[in-house]
Amino acid sequence: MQKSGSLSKNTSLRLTPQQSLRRLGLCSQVATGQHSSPIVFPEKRGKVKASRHGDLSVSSDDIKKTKREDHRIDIVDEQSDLLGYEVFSGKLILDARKTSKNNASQTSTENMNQDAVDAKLTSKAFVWGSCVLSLEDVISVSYNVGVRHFTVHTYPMKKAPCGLSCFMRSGRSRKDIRFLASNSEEAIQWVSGFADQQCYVNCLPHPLKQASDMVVSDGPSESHIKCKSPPKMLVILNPRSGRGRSSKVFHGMVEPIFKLAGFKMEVVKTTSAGHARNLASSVDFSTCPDGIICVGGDGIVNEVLNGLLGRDNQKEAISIPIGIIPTGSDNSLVWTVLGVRDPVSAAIAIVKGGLTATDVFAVEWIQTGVVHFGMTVSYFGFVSDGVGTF
Ligand SMILES: Nc1ncnc2c1ncn2[C@@H]1O[C@H](COP(=O)(O)OP(=O)(O)OP(=O)(O)O)[C@@H](O)[C@H]1O
Repeated sequence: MQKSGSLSKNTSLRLTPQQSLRRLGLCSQVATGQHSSPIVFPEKRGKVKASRHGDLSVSSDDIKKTKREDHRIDIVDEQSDLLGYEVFSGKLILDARKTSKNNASQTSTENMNQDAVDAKLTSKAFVWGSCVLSLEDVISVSYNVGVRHFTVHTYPMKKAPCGLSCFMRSGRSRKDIRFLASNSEEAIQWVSGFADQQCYVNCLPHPLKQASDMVVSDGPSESHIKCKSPPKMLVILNPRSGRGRSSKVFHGMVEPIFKLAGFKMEVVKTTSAGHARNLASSVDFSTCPDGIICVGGDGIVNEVLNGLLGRDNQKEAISIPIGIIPTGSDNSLVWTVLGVRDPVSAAIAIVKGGLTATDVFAVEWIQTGVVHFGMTVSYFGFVSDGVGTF
């Protein structure tokens, strides 16, 4: 087969350490020097329009049309390219047999034959043939060192049936897409390109080595691919939130995404009101340097906020990112800050990293001097708990 891979000169456009930190969700006040308030969330970023319209595949006409519209709207940035800069290009074969067929984009892969097509990886998208996949939808890549094939794990948006898009909520579902490169060296270059774009790479030993402990010595090793290290998180889950559905939602829909992204997680389920606050006020940050993920409603987030801000080492505490998986009956914070309200989109936002600073207010009780922190609203009077701050 023709050797066709080409590493673009733009590959040297690596992320600066600060950019990498932001993408990995490691950003802190110290790292970026731009956050004025303690609590940070995955930021809402611009999306590649092609895949946001629902389907995994977009025809090149659509791309041109979208590009024209993009340029028409954004006249300030005339040089902007919808697909970003090129990272790697070459020929790939879509392995339709091993590609999962579980969503609306099925037809786009069924139509593909086993011929090699032109493919390219850019800083914003992965393009093969007439298909465009936004990197925002890519969770990770799996690769067995020394083989020709690699699998891209994605969560693209499902397309609502024609005419019903304004009535139905579109969702995301998993789709694994397997590709064959011309040879193992090229496969490694593709996979390294994904790693450069901050996609987690699940690098596994050669299949023969896996199966029989055989020594496969001549090929490349895992160390050829510079993967980002797996983030370490503490997950605090309120099993009572969302009328008791949060554990099911977390284990069924969210945990598989985090595992696919290589997260190392400790999951703690709260046993009573105040438990999350105690955890946040006493946790050793070296066990969760990449953040605390709250699974529940606004109440559990508020407990974590107050636990962190009540610590003696407050300065260090405010640099710990808080992620939110909305499974409660009231999830106004994540909706206001991120514009998402379903657990899968929130999980993907956490995986993709980025941070959003939010303001925090403090309410001081005159009689006792006790300070309570909040981010959305503070009630006083005859509400369910008498007094509430969220
Ligand atoms: N295991 C638990 N048992 C009882 N209450 C708990 C438990 N864990 C946390 N809580 C309390 O439950 C409150 C509400 O939790 P959360 O906001 O996560 O869920 P929710 O479904 O949105 O709740 P609500 O129905 O009150 O809106 C929190 O403020 C917290 O103090």
